[in-house]
Amino acid sequence: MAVEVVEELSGLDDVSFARDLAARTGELLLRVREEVGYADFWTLQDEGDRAAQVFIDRQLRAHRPDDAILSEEAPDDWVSRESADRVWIIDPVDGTSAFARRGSTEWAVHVALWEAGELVLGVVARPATGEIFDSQTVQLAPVQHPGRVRVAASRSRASDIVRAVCHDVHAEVVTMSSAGVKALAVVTGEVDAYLHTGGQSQWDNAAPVAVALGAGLVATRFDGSPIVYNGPEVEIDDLIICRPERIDEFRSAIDSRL
Ligand SMILES: Nc1ncnc2c1ncn2[C@@H]1O[C@H](COP(=O)(O)O)[C@@H](OP(=O)(O)O)[C@H]1O
Ligand SMILES: [Mg+2]
Repeated sequence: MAVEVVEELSGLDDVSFARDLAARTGELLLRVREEVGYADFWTLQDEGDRAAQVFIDRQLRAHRPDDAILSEEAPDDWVSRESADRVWIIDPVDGTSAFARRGSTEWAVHVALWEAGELVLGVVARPATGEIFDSQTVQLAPVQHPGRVRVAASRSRASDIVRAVCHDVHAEVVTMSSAGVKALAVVTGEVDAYLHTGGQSQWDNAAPVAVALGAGLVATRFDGSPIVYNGPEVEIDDLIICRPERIDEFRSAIDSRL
């Protein structure tokens, strides 16, 4: 069935547009969960990815026709990205396996905008909890567990180096699905940092990093360099998102483990 262009998305500035797009995609994904059900994990994953991708692509092409798109669920067109002034970096469902697990809320919709060399906007929505954060209005919350150091890491792929760094800073490892969910856990003070090694793609962390930077968090590669988006390679080897008051201890632990 052809997907309709949502007229309410017309005339919005980029932040409102991106928020509304992420929110509507989240509502769509909740409907897909209801309609498809959980009997077949792979069918639900595939249908969520497909429906969200088709919806987002349709709205971006209608409402932002001059911009390029980099999405997990579409073939990468580096030629169009290379010459574009603006590129939307999209993960229609981040934490796809959690999306297909009944009861899990650890999945997110990522919408980010790169313009003239840098991320200018990011939205991370958690449809199953109703939370939505954008880089322009996000505020860093106080830590929820004072006196403890807590680090979010991949539920399925927490690496040895992440565990070693956590050991060195006496941090408790809190595993969660979805890069967006983990970045938001830093923003909301549930954890002090999110660490990832072993690879990720630009769509996994562009919107989370934009939101983190908007909140005043540190978000860099493990070596401290900025994360570069809209490069020819979609892969990003590692990243750390961290509360500023903790970054020195994490940085020295990482340096001694690299
Ligand atoms: N080693 C790796 N290589 C490539 N992608 C990875 C990765 N580790 C994690 N990711 C991606 O990063 C996102 C968050 O992973 P995790 O939940 O394990 O932290 C997931 O995105 P998707 O769910 O969009 O595929 C996952 O596929
Ligand atoms: Mg992803």
